[in-house]
Amino acid sequence: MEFPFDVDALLPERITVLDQHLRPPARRPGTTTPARVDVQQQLMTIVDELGKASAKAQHLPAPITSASRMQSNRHVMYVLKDSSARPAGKGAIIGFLKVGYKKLFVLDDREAHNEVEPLCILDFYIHETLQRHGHGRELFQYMLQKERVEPHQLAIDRPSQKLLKFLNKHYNLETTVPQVNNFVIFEGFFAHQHRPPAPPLRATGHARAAADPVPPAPARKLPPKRAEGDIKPYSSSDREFLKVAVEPPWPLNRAPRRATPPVHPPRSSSLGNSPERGPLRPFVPEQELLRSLRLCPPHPTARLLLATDPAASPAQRRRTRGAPPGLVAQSCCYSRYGGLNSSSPSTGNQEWKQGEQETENRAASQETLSQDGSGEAPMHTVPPQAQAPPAQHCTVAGDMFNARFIRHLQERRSTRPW
Ligand SMILES: CC(=O)SCCNC(=O)CCNC(=O)[C@H](O)C(C)(C)COP(=O)(O)OP(=O)(O)OC[C@H]1O[C@@H](n2cnc3c(N)ncnc32)[C@H](O)[C@@H]1OP(=O)(O)O
Repeated sequence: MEFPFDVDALLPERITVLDQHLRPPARRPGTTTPARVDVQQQLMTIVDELGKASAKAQHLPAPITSASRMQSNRHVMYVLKDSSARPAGKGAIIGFLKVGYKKLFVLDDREAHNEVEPLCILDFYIHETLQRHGHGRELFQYMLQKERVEPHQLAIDRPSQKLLKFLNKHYNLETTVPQVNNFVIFEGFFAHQHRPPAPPLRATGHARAAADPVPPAPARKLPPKRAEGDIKPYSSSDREFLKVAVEPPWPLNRAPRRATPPVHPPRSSSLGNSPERGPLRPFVPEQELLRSLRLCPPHPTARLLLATDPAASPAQRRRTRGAPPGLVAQSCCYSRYGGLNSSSPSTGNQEWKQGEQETENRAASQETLSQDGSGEAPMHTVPPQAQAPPAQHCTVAGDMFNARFIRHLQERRSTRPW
């Protein structure tokens, strides 16, 4: 891969190690030194172009390696250049390997959860014209030495078939430990862990850590401990951002019944739960979510809880009176038609009673709106067939009940993982 600037001069060593600072390496004595900002720009260009090429080679919808992602993560990139004699040329880049430590929840062979922070292979690419020439192995070997890890201690973020073959050929890594996330680990990953006798119940990493003074196998230099809020309850893959959208929690994820079965066949591979590089789950459109939520009647327990909920007391409600109308609108209905909403902040306690009436009004108003020639199509309309029969009456009060009920439940959950 060639560039319009002198790669050979920019990267004096055959393998250059880049971190989040994207610091230009020291240049050979005697070479002219361009402005530092230019050099960094050139480095960023190399990283961006390599990321694009890798994404293309892996059929990813977007690069997972770029200068900006490098700068915002503690990843390390090993860049291999072509050091063959090129007197007239400016050098070329052969490929790169990106690694980084990640906090993961992995299953061991007894299917117990373990919280570990192994070195992960995040992205790996050798130029198409130079694959199967041993360059990948050269880069990988260099990384293993620099990072002082053994191949079986690594976690691999959604490896491609080529990479799996590569690991098998050069490092005899074959048997995987099935996972429920996108990472692949191999037999031996837990080899250095001191394992207490199997507990009667499935142990979590936290429980094990308390009983086990020996840290997990893949030794690492831990960065300063992050705030609890930063730790995600799942194993976050670098490729996660390739998802179009994140599915909201229950009950917002209640999709309308589908006429056709899901497109994706069940996963079947010799890797057990190893990842696929196919498209990810479709996201339920916001409008459909809102529609299904409107149709959801208030839970009887919600009514019961609300009777004792201080937030539902008149005093609490009164607090919203002084709030800006927008806030009140957010808290009590889903309508985007502020002007049509009969439940204004000044109505106070009446807002609950008006809920049912309001829904009917809103349906009618929306119809009017869409016909009144105002030019704006309604954003959230309830189709005629969705106007529920009395038994399932869809009400704003129902929405409020449900929303409060959910909030109530969340506030009482003592074991949030994040
Ligand atoms: C976490 C991730 O990064 S997953 C993404 C991994 N990257 C990719 O799939 C991008 C496309 N592939 C590549 O860039 C390269 O093939 C790499 C990085 C996987 C390997 O680099 P190479 O320089 O080709 O590896 P190297 O020459 O050292 O080793 C060759 C071995 O790798 C495997 N391999 C490499 N290319 C292929 C291929 N096209 N088909 C099957 N196996 C392959 C084989 O085991 C091969 O041995 P063989 O030729 O005897 O069959």
